Amino acid sequence: MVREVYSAYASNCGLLWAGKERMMTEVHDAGREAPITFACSSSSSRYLCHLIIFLLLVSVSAQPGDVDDDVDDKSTDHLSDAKSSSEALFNFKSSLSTSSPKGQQVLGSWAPSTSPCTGNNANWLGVICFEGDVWGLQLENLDLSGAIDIDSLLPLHFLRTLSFMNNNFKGAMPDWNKLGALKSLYLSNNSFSGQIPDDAFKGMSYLKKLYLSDNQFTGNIPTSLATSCPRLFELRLENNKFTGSLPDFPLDVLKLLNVSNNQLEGPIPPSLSLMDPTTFAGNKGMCGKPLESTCSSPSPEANTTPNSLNSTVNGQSGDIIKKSPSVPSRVMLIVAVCLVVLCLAIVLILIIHRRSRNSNQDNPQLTSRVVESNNIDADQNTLSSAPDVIMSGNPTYPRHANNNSNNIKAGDALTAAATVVGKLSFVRDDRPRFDLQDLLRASAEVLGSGNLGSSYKALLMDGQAVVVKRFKQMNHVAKEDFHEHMRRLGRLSHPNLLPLVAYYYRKEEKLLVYDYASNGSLASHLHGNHSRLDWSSRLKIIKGVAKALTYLHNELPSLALPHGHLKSSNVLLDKYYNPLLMDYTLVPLVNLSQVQHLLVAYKAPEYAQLGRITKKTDVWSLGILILETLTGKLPTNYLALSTGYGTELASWVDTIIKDNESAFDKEMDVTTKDSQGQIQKLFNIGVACCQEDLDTRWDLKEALESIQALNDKDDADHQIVGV
Ligand SMILES: Nc1ncnc2c1ncn2[C@@H]1O[C@H](COP(=O)(O)OP(=O)(O)OP(=O)(O)O)[C@@H](O)[C@H]1O
Repeated sequence: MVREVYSAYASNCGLLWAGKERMMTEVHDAGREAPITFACSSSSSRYLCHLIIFLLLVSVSAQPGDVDDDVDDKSTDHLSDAKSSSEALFNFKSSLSTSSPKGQQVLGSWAPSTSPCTGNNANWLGVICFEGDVWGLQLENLDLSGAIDIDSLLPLHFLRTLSFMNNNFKGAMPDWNKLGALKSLYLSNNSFSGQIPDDAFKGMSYLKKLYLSDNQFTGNIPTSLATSCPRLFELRLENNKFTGSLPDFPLDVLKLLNVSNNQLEGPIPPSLSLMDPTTFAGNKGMCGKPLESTCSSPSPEANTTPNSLNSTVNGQSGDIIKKSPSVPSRVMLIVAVCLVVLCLAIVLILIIHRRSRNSNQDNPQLTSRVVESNNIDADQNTLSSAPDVIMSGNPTYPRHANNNSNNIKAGDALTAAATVVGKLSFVRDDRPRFDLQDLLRASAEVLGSGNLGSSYKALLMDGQAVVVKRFKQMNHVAKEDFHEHMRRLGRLSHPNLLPLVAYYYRKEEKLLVYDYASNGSLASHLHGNHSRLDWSSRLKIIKGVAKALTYLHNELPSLALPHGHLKSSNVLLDKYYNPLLMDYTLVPLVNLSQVQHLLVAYKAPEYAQLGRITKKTDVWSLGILILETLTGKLPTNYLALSTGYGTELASWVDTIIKDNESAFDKEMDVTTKDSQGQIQKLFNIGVACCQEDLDTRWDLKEALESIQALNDKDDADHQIVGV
């Protein structure tokens, strides 16, 4: 590799020496879209320039790979072709057996006459494709058994995700180290057994999600999970027979952990002390925070400070300390580190410089083009000023946006800030296809801007209306992860969920395309000027919301926050006033540093007080939504871009509870005593969902059952007023 790097350097130097006074060269970083240009203007800086370029090439080539690596390496790595993929999968198939008709149907679809993938579409069932390559296998609930033949999967160079959940695999854990590029591995609900070797995950530095729950594993949890998987953020080990103590996972990486119902013992490492207690439930020997049982003699581990924690977890740094390197090698190490830091600083400065130049060029164009074509208030309708609408604390809710003054060409709004080139990816088969150009040519209306981005309604040539939401703060998601998440959203289907239709991905640009909901949002009806909803419509809406929320919780059990952003502007209404939830399941996509500022769930009391998010956090949002729907009052500061559980919101809930009946929205037009009783009951449910104390707060199941038990006594007179 060093030789390749050096020859790249030498060829660049050829370029350098070609010019006498001013020398220019370009270093291409695989992860970048445009080359970085260096200018070495004088001979005195020549040597420094060469050094920097050489070091840059070294650092670029030697990078272990960041989140985008395995996508970007596609352009250089041509190993995977359709033929070898088919062969590999055929070999793999021969190691499996199944007696279930569904299993036979799935494996039977692996026909040699077709290739497994065409673009992002799979021709074989259970195969996940990405740009023509096999990217994953999802063979779940198929009664599969046999010995998982890892060797047969080795030719699938782009394989990143494997799921064999809910099957009948038995015996020892296969050696996954051979598939070191895997990002997710799901093996829950099988009959794997025995001890997992401590180094079982040593070669899996890309692993992000590992599900081993509901098997019969014994022995210690392998420490390689903590020391060799720096990206691991979901780990499910519950319902096994693991013994011993928990390894010390690095701080701030692991977001979802479940080790409940094992035979673990000893203190919970401080890095995990903020997790929900249910994470550790059913392990009699465990002690320390967040459990109530204190450890009798605190182990040295439990007293470890966060800083020392990092160093003990990081096996590499531990090795360096143990080996006590000699003085010259220490000096060389320090010099090398300094040089790398210097290079990184230079690269960073160049990137920032380039970006600020781009945005200086782009933004004025964006602003002027949108404003010119709109001729409307810039504060409300340009993308760059979007957050102001919310920051004011007084968001305005037009009944629903069909105001002609908002009409623009979608392309004007969408292409201005970034180049929108490429293809739309569709996530469901039941929709007429259109391409990005159709979307950009469509006439569009600005619907509004929120914390997460701006939304436009686009009317396509065939009369189809769709909404394009352009997201900010999603720039840290790797391309493959984004695709996987979109496919996951595309598989969701519920009458009260606004379906995601398609999406567009570029590193700096994310667009999600949804169906258009013709009756605007619940927020616009509750807080807009010209509309009101009667009681039975409100009850129908809350029932639908609770059902959709429960569906999300059932379908996405691995996520701590299956919705995460439930609020009245994200409850849309179709032409029959059925509710449709939107902006669901976005937590994994939003930049981590922004998630607590942008998503409603992070304003829940448990996050502000304990830094904790649980399944009940979505219930808290449901409670607020119920109280808002019954009172017609906009929760104070609820939608503002801010962190934490503002005291204003706490006192909003208190005031609403104190006011009780007098707080009910008069617009509900309630006449009968029966309805009044039902309203009071729904109000009480809302209060039960808004409890600050997590133990007293209802769970979603209880809330749904109670909401569904409510009757609409006014049904006979039911009509929507003021539409
Ligand atoms: N598919 C849709 N059909 C009809 N109206 C929509 C649709 N999507 C969004 N809207 C409306 O467009 C407006 C802007 O929505 P957007 O989702 O961009 O922001 P928000 O919901 O106010 O805030 P956030 O970005 O935090 O979710 C809102 O009033 C919303 O109800």
